[in-house]
Amino acid sequence: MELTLGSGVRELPGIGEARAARLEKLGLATVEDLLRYFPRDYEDRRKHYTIAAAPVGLPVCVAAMVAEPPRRSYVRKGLELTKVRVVDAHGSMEITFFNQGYVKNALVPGESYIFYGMVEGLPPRRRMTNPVFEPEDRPRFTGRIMPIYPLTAGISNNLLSGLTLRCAQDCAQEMPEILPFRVRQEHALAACGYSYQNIHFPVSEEALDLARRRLIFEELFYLSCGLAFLRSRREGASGPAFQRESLEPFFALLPFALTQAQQRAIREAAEDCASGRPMNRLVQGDVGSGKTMVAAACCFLAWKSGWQAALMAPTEILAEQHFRTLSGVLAPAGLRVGLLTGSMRASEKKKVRAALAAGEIDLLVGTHAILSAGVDFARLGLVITDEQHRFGVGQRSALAAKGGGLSPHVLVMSATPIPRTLALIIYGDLDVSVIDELPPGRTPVETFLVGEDKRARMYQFVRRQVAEGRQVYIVCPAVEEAQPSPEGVEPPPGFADLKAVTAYAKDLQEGVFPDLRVGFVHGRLKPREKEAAMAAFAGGALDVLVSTTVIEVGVDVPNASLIIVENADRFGLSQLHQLRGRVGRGKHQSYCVLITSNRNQETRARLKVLTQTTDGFRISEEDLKLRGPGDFFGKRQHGLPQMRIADLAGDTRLLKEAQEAAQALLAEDPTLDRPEHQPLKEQIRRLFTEHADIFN
Ligand SMILES: Nc1ncnc2c1ncn2[C@@H]1O[C@H](COP(=O)(O)OP(=O)(O)OP(=O)(O)O)[C@@H](O)[C@H]1O
Repeated sequence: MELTLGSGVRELPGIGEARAARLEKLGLATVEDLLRYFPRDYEDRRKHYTIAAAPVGLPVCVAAMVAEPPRRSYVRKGLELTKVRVVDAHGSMEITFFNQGYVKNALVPGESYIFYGMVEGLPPRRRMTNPVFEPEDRPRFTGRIMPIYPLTAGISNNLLSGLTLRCAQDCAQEMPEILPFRVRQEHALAACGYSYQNIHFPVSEEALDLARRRLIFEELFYLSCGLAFLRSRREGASGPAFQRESLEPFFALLPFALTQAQQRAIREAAEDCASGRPMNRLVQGDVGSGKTMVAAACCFLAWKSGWQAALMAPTEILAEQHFRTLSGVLAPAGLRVGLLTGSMRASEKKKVRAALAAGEIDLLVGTHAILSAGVDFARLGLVITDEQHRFGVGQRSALAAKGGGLSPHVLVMSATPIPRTLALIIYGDLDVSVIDELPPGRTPVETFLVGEDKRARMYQFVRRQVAEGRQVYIVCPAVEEAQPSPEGVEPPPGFADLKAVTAYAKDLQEGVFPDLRVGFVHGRLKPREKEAAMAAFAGGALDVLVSTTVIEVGVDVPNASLIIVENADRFGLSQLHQLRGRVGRGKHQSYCVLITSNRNQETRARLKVLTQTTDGFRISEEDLKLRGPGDFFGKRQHGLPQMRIADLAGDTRLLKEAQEAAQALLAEDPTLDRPEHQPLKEQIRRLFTEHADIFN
C-alpha cells in the first residue's frame, strides 16, 4: 500500500493493535510523527572485517556463513544459550546468544549473514556475543550509520528503525518545506526532504551534520519568530502609566541599605511601569538575594500613583510570610495591606473583598486564588507572581478586565537562577532583571556530603546547634512510608528506604531527640495544620522541623542554621540549592548536610558540586549540563513549543543565528502576510497553541 505522511502506523508492516498502542505512548500515530521522532544517538555500523582481521573490543560488522545448525541449551531457569559456528574464507567464529531462542530457526546453515557486534578472543578462538544479524544479501541495519531512538516497553530499536526506514524511504521527500527559500539560502541550510532522510539514516557523517543543522535551526527559527510576535504585540498594548517618583521615601522605610543589584532591578521595573506599556518583567536572583524588596518597591510605586497591587504566592505559608514582611515595610508609610487565603473564614474573606472593591486596600497578598472571579479590584495596576504561576496570554486579558481595561504591570519572581541568555529564551516574552549580589554580611553556608556512617555524628551536630539556640530543618523526599507503586511500574531502587516524613519525625522525636521539640510539615497536611507547624517553627516553638520540599521556595526563618537533606541523591542540584537557601539567612554561620547512601560515582560527583560552590547561577549551569533544560521547567516550558531536537542550553550559536534570521525576515514582512510566508505563519500558530491570539 502506498504510504503518505498522514498514513496511520497501522498501515506499516508488522504493526498490529498492540504495537500501535505502544507507539501511541511515544506520541507516534502517523508516518509524519515517525519522521519527526528524532534519534537520540547513532551507531556507526559501517566497518566490515573478516573474522581473522576484526579488531578486538570494537563493534564491527562481519559477514560469515552459518556452518552448522545452531545448538540450544538450557543452563538453568531463566538462562538459555544458543550457540552457532560461523565461517568465512579466513577463519571461524563461535557466536553465543543469551535467551534468544528464536535464533535457532532464524539462522539457516549454509546461508550468509552480517553479524554486528564485538569480536573477542584471537584466531582461531574468535567469539561474539549477542550480535545483531541480518541476511547478507538484504542488509538494512548494518553497513550504515544506524539511528538509536528513545524507546518504550515493547518497542525495540530494531522495530522502530524498521519503521522509520520505510517512512524515510517513502515519504521524507513529502515533508513540507516551510523555511522560506531566502532563509535557507542565506544560512546554507539543507533541504527539508534531505534532512528528514538523513537525520534517520545518514549516508555519511557530513550528511548527518547538515541534517541536524537544518532541523535545529528550523526549530529555533520558529521559536524566535513566535517570541518576536509575542513581544511586538506587547509593545502595542497600553498599561497604567505610573508617575516617575523618587524612591528615597521607600528606601527610608527599610532597616537596611539595598544592594546595587536590588536597586538596579527596581530602577528597571520603575522605568517599565512609567512607560505607558504593560511591564512584563522577570526578576531572577539567587536564593536570599532579596527579591521581595524589589516587589515591595513596585508596590510602593503603584500606591504612590494611585493603583492597587496584588501579590500572589505559590502557597499559603508563603502568602502569610510575604504579608508579614510587606506590611512590616510598607504599612508605616500608610499603605493598607490585606491578606486573602483559602483557609480564612468566609466572613473574613468577605470583608477583605469588600475593602478591596472599595479601594480601601492598596496591596492584596494571597495565593493565586486572589485573581479568581468574585475578587474585584477598584483599580488594579500591578500584579506580582512567581514563575510557576505566570500568566498565559489568555489570563492576561482576564487580568486586564480587573485593571479596568488596561493590562496591569506584571512582575514575575523566579527562584531558579538560570543563565541570562537562556532566561531570555525560556521566558521569551519577558524582560529580565538579574540580582547577582547577596546582601552584605552573609557567610556562605558550609555544605557537607556524607554517607550513612555519619548519621550518629550528624544527630550530635543537630543537638549542638539547638543548644546554641538555633533551629534545624530535616528534609525528606516522600510523605508516606512505602506507597504501592502504580501498576506495572517498578519502584526505584531503595524506595523503601526513603525517609518518610511522618514516620521519621515520630522516630526522631521518640528515639533520637526525646528532649527536643520536633514538628513536621508536608504537602498533604491541611493548610491550617501546615501553617500551624510553620508558624511554630518560625516563632521558635520548634527546634527541629521535618519536612518535604514544601519549604523549598521562599520560606524565611533567619534563626535556622542547619538543614539536613535525606536521600539527597533524589533531588536536582538547583532544588538542593533552593533548599540550602532556607538557612544562612540570618547572622549565624549555617550548615547544610546532604546525606545519601548512594555510592554511584556520578551521583556523588554531581552532589559534590554543591559542596564546592554557593553560586546559584553556576549550579544551575551544571544542572543544565547534566539534565538538560526540559527538567528545569517541567514539560510545559511555559507554553513555548517543546523542543524536539534543539538543545536551548547547548545550541547557543545556532540560536543566535536563528534569532538574527527571524529578525531580518520580520523586518521585511512584519505580519508574515506575504503569500510565500503563509506556511511559516501557520507553523508558528501551530507551535504556539497556548498563545491562541499570537497574531492579533
Ligand atoms: N539589602 C539587604 N540587606 C540586608 N538584608 C536584606 C537585604 N535585602 C533583603 N534582606 C533580607 O534577606 C532575607 C532574604 O530576602 P528575600 O526573602 O527577599 O530573599 P529572596 O530573594 O526572596 O530569596 P528566596 O528565593 O530564597 O526566598 C530577608 O530576611 C530580607 O529581609
